[in-house]
Amino acid sequence: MSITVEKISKSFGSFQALHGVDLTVQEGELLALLGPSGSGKTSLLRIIAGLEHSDQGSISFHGQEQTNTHVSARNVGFVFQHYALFRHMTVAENVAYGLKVRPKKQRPSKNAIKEKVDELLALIKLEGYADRYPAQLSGGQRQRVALARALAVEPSVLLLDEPFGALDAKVRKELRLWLRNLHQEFNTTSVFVTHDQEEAFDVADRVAIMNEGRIIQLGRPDEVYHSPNSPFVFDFLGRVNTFSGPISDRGVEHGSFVFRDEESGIGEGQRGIAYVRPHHFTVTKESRDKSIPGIIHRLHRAGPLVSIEINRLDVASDYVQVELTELQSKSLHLSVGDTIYLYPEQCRVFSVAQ
Ligand SMILES: Nc1ncnc2c1ncn2[C@@H]1O[C@H](COP(=O)(O)OP(=O)(O)OP(=O)(O)O)[C@@H](O)[C@H]1O
Repeated sequence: MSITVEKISKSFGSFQALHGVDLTVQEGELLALLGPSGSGKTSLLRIIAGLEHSDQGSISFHGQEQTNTHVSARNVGFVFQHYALFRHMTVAENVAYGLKVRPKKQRPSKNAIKEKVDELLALIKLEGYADRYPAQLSGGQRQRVALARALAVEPSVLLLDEPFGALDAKVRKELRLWLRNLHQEFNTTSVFVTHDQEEAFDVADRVAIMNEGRIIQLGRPDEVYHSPNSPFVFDFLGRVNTFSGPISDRGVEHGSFVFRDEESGIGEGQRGIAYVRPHHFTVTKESRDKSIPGIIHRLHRAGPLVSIEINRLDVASDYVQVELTELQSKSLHLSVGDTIYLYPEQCRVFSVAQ
């Protein structure tokens, strides 16, 4: 079931939370809404669900207008950050709930419900937990039950709002992988809200990056990561060095170096900002033509990457952050105080208003 969001706007009092948002989620797709706090992710999800009304625009599922359809008639499954399991019901009763409350004519038989519950508990790897109560489960287990409960009614659309937000980092990682596998099994069109970039990129087929009530970029995780369309997306998706200056010779002039981006299309006379990720520099100990000279100020070796802070020699009090793999760093025998030369292998230039 595809989802089409057209020109959705929403204000809370005088504050406009969504500005004419357009979005299509393909049938069977898992799409992440990713953005900083307050960017409008939850508002958009709630409007898709029918839990909130938009001021303008429309929502359709598979071409069928849903804008004025009540939440209970949209056949939507939800999972929220704070496990909304019924505390007085066992795991099995929680999972069965949506089927049991159906009108008699549409309600499956007792046996069919039991079969469905068993099948879902096997899928979430909690077969032995049917008779436990939510208080007797870990946070990760409760979220798995919440997901099974949402899937039990075979929803047309599954909406997840920071479903792993309250869990610790290790459990979050496990559940991500597990959600991805579950999605492959069920193929329910799903929209997933998160402010965690790694989570969105790990799980989603496509990612919509939101800021201030608008979708700024939409694409596959690799497209969005490798070709950010704006300074906002560049900044939001991880650490980056920025260098601002006048444009000359199709690049940003900063210190002794011109940061070039053949695709930028911005011309002489303008000002620009060059964006370079820390791992997009090559580092040498021998001086090379057209490079940035610097002195290593700090080396941080925890983890698979070595993080290096370099004071530039050609621009006073300017520093650059570089990341190398442990192997690269070892083969260069780097230490604090060494003079090194940097060359940006990849760089994006955006114009700035003068
Ligand atoms: N019921 C409400 N009343 C007033 N303002 C609201 C209401 N719901 C949301 N907002 C405002 O709308 C903006 C968008 O909120 P929303 O919850 O959609 O953002 P979000 O991207 O999901 O943020 P977070 O990641 O923090 O959950 C915020 O500035 C928020 O304060």
